Amino acid sequence: MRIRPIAESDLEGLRVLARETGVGFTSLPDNTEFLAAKIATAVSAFNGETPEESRLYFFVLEDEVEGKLAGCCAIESQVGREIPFYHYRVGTLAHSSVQLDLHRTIDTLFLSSDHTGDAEVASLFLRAEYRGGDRRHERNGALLSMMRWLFMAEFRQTFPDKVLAEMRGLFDADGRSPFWECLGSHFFPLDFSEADRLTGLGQKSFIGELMPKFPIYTPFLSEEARACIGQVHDDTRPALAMLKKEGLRWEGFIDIFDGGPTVEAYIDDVRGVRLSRPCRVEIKAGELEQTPRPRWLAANTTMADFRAAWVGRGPDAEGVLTLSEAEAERLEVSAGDTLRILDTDEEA
Ligand SMILES: NC(=[NH2+])NCCC[C@H](N)C(=O)O
Repeated sequence: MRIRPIAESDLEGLRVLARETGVGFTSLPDNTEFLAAKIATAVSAFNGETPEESRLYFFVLEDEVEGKLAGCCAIESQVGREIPFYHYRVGTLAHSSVQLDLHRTIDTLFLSSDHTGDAEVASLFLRAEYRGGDRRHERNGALLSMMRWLFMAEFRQTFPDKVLAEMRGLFDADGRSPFWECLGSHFFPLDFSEADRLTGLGQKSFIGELMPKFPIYTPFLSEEARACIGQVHDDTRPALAMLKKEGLRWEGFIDIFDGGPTVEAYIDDVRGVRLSRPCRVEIKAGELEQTPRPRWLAANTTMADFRAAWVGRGPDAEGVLTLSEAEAERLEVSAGDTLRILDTDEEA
């Protein structure tokens, strides 16, 4: 299993992923032209042909044995540069009357574009058959999530100060979003999936045009809608846990459609960015010792030919990492090259 930049030839594979993601997974609508355009955008980003502030780095997880795509993930270098990027910020308003000696605090949703210019980690999806399971499938989700910190550490100067991740919100058994039903649906004459699909396609000017401009007092929302604020979809729990372990936190920002939380951090504070480090590659023929479960994450240091994968062991005291021939081939490195490596078990 290895990570590489998406390529023109991945369109069919990406369509398979898009069909499997399901409701509320905004960034991968099942639309061939859109996916083809997304691939083209990503290819020019990796080739350095687009300005640093508007790059979409889209990665795929490749099953080298079966030649299939097992999953994907992405990094957006800066959100909200071309089209506004919206959240609700959950804030508190204090209402107080000295005369009556009454003091109330009321949660309020403020429309915000505070995250303009921040980087975003997004689009993490892993096909069901690659979750959990045997060694080949072990820790694929962690590989997809954490390789992004190695990439950001390696190309740190092309990213801003902060990074965020928008998590999929709560839906009921029929795939309906109580938050949307109670709020967005009054302003947009569309059902959730249609509104979500349009924003995923990048057609989001209707948000700015139709969204309520005034703060919303949460006691006016239904109980079901309030219960969605800052809560995630069950499938999103593992992804959220991994981001929290890296130091991303919920600072009160939620999705304007489904109420799902946005977590964020300063990039330099993210565990994987701080702890990853370069080491020199040596290659040895034959069987090498391996950690019993994937622990060391490695990435090469090129942008256009970026590769990341688990490796069987860490570097020695001199900072030299010995790879098997298969590992070196997987990461497309030769003896004497530099790899960036992260011990995913190291305490922050
Ligand atoms: N689940 C959604 N599609 N929400 C609407 C898009 C929100 C996103 N933060 C943006 O402004 O682009």
